[in-house]
Amino acid sequence: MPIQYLTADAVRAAEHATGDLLANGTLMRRAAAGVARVVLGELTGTGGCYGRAVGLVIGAGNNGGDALYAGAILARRGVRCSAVLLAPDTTHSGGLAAFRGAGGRITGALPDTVDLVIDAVVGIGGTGPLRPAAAAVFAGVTVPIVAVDLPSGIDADTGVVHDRSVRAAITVTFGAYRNLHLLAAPRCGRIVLVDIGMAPTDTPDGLFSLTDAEVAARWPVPGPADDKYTQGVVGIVAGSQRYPGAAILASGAAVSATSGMTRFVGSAAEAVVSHYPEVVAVDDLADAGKVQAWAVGPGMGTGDRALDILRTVLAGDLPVLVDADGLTVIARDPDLVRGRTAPTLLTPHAGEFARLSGAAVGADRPAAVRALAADLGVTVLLKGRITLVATPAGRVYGNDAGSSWAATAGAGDVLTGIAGSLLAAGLEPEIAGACAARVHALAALRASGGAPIGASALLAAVRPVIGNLRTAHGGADGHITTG
Ligand SMILES: NC(=O)C1=CN([C@@H]2O[C@H](COP(=O)(O)OP(=O)(O)OC[C@H]3O[C@@H](n4cnc5c(N)ncnc54)[C@H](O)[C@@H]3O)[C@@H](O)[C@H]2O)[C@@H](O)CC1
Ligand SMILES: [K+]
Repeated sequence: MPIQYLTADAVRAAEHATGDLLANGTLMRRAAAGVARVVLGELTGTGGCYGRAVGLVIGAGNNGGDALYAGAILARRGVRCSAVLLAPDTTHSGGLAAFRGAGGRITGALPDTVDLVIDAVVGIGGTGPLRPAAAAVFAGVTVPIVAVDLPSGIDADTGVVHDRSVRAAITVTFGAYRNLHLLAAPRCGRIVLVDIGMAPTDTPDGLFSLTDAEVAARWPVPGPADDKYTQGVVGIVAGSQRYPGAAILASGAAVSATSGMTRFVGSAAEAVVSHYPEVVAVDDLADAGKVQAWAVGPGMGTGDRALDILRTVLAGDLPVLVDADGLTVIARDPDLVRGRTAPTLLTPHAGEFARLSGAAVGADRPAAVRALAADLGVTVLLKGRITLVATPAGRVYGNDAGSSWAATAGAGDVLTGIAGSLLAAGLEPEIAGACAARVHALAALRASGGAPIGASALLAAVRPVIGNLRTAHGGADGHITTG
């Protein structure tokens, strides 16, 4: 099952569906117990709990209530707890009484020496940045911050990180992940999901991410009856004689991603074959031979020839991926793809997205990518640190790259080759896009090892990453029976 991320409204609906558990405070007690468990684990791992000092920053709502009940548990374990109340008149009364009753102290500011700070300014009820008074409390905090539900100052639904916001070492959330846990993952630190006994309903048009196990399970591998054709032949249209780089990278990525056949069309045919002799490369589309999917666009130019190729390919009934220059051509004439019934995947970066949609992506990335996918009636993959893939029906798959090393020239060409070969193997465009983004991100991490990389290094890491994924998730290959 993909991991689902909920909007604040969906979280509230799921909480309300628990009835008594919400009304009688059971959910909050469970949430608090989860926060306390995580904090105790952190303190234990760094020298023990007794006598350690924890600061709590408490806002006006139930998020503060969670932390105060957690503070009461910590205080009973001998942790010295000090709480700063940002809204003393509206602090959660039950939580405050429990905190005081367990020996927790109320202070005007965080003590000079604390071992850990709990951020309970706001949870899913928060809007906008941290207020200046809250930001002042966090200024100068250098110890790890454990965020209750979410790092305050980050929008729960859009993941927008406001200027004044918390950067958490750990985020403890309850019952289900919220959108921001994917969309603003780099600010959440390690995310711990605590079971509080609420069951979110599945929303088909929600936000999801694929686990590594799912990516491994869906990755096309040849079966006993397969040959080079049955696994899907991808046709790459990219690059030019003068600029062969995109052609070589996209073709190489297609060769690396699946063991089906790769065809190439373009004036860089000779250069492609010199790097990858297994590619069947021709200059003209008319000579290309049969493919099961096309991946068109990187470095192909934006002139009449590109338009002709796109017209021909998009008029057919095969799956098509369009990237880079191909997107620039489509932006001039969106009817080339609008309403196309065969699987279609557009893979813009933010600039290409703006050209296609007529407006910048804006703060609400899921909404923007959903709107473009719905408008054109095709699947759209918006590149970025958090890649989002939206279907026309509004389902979105996200992938946090875990690093930004893939922000390098040519990395997009590699993604095109990977996703194109997955389309040729028959994966649905959103799954092809999400799986490709995941392997691409893992390849960047593996290639980098902490140092800058170019796209060639990323490409070289694609195969070992696929191998590791499959081995780690039960996809190891069989053996040869002898004798
Ligand atoms: N309802 C429940 O029983 C449960 C709620 N839970 C917790 O409750 C949270 C939601 O509680 P609430 O709905 O009370 O909302 P929050 O506690 O997230 O915050 C709402 C309050 O903060 C104020 N506020 C909004 N933005 C602000 C900002 N930028 N700076 C300062 N104050 C701001 C609002 O005026 C409001 O008073 C969840 O995130 C979760 O932590 C959990 O305990 C699970 C169970
Ligand atoms: K918080």
